[in-house]
Amino acid sequence: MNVPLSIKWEGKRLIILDQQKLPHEIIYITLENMKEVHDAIITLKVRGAPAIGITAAYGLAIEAQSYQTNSMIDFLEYLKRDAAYLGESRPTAVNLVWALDRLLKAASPIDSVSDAKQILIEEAIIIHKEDEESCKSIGEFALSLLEDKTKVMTICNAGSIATAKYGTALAPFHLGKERGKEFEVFACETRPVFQGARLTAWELQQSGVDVTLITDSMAAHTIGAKGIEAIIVGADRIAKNGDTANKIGTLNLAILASVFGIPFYVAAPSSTFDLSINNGEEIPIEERKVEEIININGKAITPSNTKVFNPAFDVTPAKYITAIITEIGIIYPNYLENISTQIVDSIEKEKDYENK
Ligand SMILES: CSC[C@@H](O)[C@@H](O)C(=O)COP(=O)(O)O
Repeated sequence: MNVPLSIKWEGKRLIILDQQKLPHEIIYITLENMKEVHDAIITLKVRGAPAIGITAAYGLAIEAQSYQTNSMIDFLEYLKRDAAYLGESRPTAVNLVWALDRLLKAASPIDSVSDAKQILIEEAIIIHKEDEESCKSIGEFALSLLEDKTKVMTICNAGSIATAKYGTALAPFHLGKERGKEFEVFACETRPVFQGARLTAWELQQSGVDVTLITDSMAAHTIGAKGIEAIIVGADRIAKNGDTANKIGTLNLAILASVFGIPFYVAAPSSTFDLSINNGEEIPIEERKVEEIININGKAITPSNTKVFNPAFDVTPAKYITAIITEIGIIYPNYLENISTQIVDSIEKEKDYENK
């Protein structure tokens, strides 16, 4: 796979690929502290649920190195405060608070501040490594569902640059390419900020995957005209019952898949499941700045004073989802029961293993 990594931990430095500069420039920037990490997440220099979680984890670990205290009580107090600050940078992707919580849990039982500082860095590195393994595994499971030469539609960028490596929804295309499986991918441009046009088109081209760009409004026509056989998307938060938040426009595709009678797959690691919420109504939907809609390349495209609604995500009801592809395996309906057994079981097994 020829796609540059989006997050690198080099020595003690956090380096990210500035996704706002893609596809024309491949520029890496160093994030020195928590405020720079917070800014990079809000401004979408780093984006995609797993990548946000990994970056925030490093951001918290870096910030903790500067705490001037020998008291673990104070240390944990500062850590919670800073985790809350990073955690509010983007509200929908649950991987963000999931990663920050893992760091809090890792530091809590430690007795000395210097050990806790070290543990935080180590935990961030583990989260980063685990995501790469999870994505590879998601890719393998997804490949088992997609025959050679399948025509697949996707939206946003749930690719390598949105994760540690490989991606979720795009993982089968990268892995498939390495194994001689050819897919024809149709990428929706993903208004308003064009993750499909700027990022997915570029990322799949890097891997030599056959990718065709369409505007979001062309999806229905294209499914019929080009004979799309499946849709695969990523996720930002999956509720206990399988309702799934992902990039705005995903719900349109799910409804289209149902009308056209083609499978609609969600690909996501277990860190994207929020088992504390019962259904999609409880998922907070981020609303972003109006400028994302009224401007293109910094130039206004609307009459002045145009009223704008800019939700960044929508929620696809579980009934439209054919299967959820995770690193643990493929989850099929009935989701309420199957998510609990498959995801909870694997989390419990992991805990048992860690405690041994
Ligand atoms: C593997 S990334 C999964 C999702 O985070 C992705 O599909 C998505 O919706 C990203 O939205 P973004 O606003 O670009 O962060």
